[in-house]
Amino acid sequence: MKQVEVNFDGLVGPTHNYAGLSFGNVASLNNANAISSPKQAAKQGLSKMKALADMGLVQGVLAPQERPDIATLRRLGFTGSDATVLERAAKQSREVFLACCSASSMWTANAATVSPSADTADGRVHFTPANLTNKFHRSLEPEVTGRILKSTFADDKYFAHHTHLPDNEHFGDEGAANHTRLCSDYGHAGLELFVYGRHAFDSSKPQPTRYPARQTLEASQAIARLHGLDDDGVVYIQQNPDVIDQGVFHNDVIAVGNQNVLFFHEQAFHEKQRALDEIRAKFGDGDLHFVEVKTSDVSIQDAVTTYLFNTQIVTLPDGNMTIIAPTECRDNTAVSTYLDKLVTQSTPIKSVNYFDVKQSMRNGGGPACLRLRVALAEQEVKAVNPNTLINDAQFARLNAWVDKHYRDELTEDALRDPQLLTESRTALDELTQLLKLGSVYPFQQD
Ligand SMILES: N=C(N)NCCC[C@H](NC(=O)CCC(=O)O)C(=O)O
Repeated sequence: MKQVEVNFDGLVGPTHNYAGLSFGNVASLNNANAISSPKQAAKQGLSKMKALADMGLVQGVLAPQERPDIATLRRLGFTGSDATVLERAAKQSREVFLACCSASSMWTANAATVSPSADTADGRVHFTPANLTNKFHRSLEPEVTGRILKSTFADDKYFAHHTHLPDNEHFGDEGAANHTRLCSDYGHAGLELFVYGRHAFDSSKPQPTRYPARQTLEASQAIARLHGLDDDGVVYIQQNPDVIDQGVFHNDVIAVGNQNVLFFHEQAFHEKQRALDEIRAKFGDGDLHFVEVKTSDVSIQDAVTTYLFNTQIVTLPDGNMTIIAPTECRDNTAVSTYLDKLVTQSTPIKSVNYFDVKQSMRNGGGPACLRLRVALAEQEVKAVNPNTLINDAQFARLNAWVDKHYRDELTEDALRDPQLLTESRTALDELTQLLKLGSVYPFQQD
């Protein structure tokens, strides 16, 4: 096996629900209070994982977080038995309660930023969990994310783990959702693109006015330092503040890269030409494809509702690239017309595969949000916890585990049910055994 890029998808947790928690994320707000199906959501995610494994790709899975998050509710002053803590929080502070029930760790593009060994000074794969400071419900994730990553990538000969950045908006970090890597081959030193929404320490620079910019330049620079990246291997690009104000809350809602292809909307970047020139200069001599989508072909609104750019571009074993798109792209005339044309042009992208991930889409998470990319050399793949890699047997086990533990439907009322807490912990306890993760959850450490 040569160097590969492994997608680690987030397994949807048993409390998946729609709580309208993400201001600036249009789908999350529009679907607030809709009835969710955790079982369907988890199965849609697993089907995508299985399909990519069946395409000949190495596919991994990352465990979800413990929710409801009783430890955080206690930290916020709710007391009593676990059931009483839940009941008091739901009664006294609905918003806090809902935030502590979110299954948002399913979007593992936001779990961490990852730099492959070919790019880093010490030749190890580097991981920094994202602090996700901009949204309270997401800011609860980094500590356990760090533990899950350490259990998945345990061997410190190959893997280096950093603590998440200081929990402050100045260092707001959303992980790989604002990070793309271009390279001629996964094993060669690549060019890491860090896209940020605002400058934390310079208010004279442009920033959105309606919706928040979640990622700062200063956070991106800190990650590049921590990972030991060379200045010649990094490009910082400001996201166009106007598109953030139209619902593009992460760069991966408007741009995605894979190997020598950068697929982006013409309005994605502030000072676009400067950014593209720097990318071209630093990429070097190799064949580089800028696939730029014009507003006349696909509007920002269509990009946001269909998640055309929240697609995964993956390289198949035959060397061709395919796009993993949500069915919303197929159902939108402008977008499907664009994609039908794209695969006939002279770029490495030769096909599109559509997947139903609607349960996730309704909270603003497309196929690319659901995965964390980790480019690995052969010996690094061997060092990954093998139980977290998807094959037929592990897929069947995980599906059966979902069938056994997950509810078909969840409403806000059901989230208050202490029985759901017991069910979730039972499920997660079994999952840590299935994936051999050890005790990563707070309830396992009491
Ligand atoms: N683009 C990427 N990479 N990730 C998508 C994350 C969606 C997530 N939605 C939520 O957290 C909604 C939860 C709710 O409303 O119930 C978010 O806004 O952070």
